Amino acid sequence: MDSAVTVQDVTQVYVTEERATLAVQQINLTIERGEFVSLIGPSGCGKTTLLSIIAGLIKPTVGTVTIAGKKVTEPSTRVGYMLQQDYLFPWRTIEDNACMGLEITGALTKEAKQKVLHLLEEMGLLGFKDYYPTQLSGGMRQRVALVRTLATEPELLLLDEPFSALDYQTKLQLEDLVVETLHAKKKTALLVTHDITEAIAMSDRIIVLDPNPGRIRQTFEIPEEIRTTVPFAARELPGFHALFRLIWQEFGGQEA
Ligand SMILES: Nc1ncnc2c1ncn2[C@@H]1O[C@H](COP(=O)(O)OP(=O)(O)OP(=O)(O)O)[C@@H](O)[C@H]1O
Repeated sequence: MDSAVTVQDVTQVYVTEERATLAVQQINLTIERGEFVSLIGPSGCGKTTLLSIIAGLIKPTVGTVTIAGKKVTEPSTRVGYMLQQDYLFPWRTIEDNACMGLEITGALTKEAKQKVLHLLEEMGLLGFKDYYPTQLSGGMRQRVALVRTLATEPELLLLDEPFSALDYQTKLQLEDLVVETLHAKKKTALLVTHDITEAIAMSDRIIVLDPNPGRIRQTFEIPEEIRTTVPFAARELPGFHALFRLIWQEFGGQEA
């Protein structure tokens, strides 16, 4: 069976009138179906560039991306996005916001709407379906964004710092919910985050990028004990701290 995602020899050069920037160079990576991979690295190392290329929003200068064996040439519903901002429309109800993706792609059937209501129920939001975004907390709004993303049944979820605007407690709760939901639905995910603990707690594998130009520096496989524990509880495991120290040192941090 094909891997969920294959990034082959991808290089991206941005050319402006002033300069050419080599954003990422010779990136090769494979993500298996159902795998949860995190990309971490310092600011400017090309994380967003790589996500945009995988999503088909940017055509790479060199190289190819395939999703489930099919070459990516443009954005498609095979890829779902969850971003730092929820981008809910304030004038639409929660239910109507959750149906947005289906509406845009012309797939909002009666059956699809039922699925959205079911997803809202799973996320504890059914009672809020007739509310408007301003009446919900930041965490609830991100849960609506997750429903909107899952509703179109993407094969791959790209999560670009989806928790970074939330307070710490909400962030921890949402990490658990996202991991449990994606595991249950056997979804493949690629998370970009600046938070090493979040990456360890949520992922099966972490890819560390170097900047200038963005290149893969190292890959860390997450031990099974951590992988099979929900993020909040995983933080309590002794192996978690050892791995954190190892990755922290990779970033040039001091030994704790
Ligand atoms: N549209 C663009 N035009 C020109 N240069 C760009 C463009 N987008 C990104 N870059 C440059 O490419 C490099 C990688 O940027 P990118 O945003 O992908 O990094 P990042 O790791 O996501 O950064 P951050 O963690 O700060 O979000 C940087 O040097 C950036 O200035």
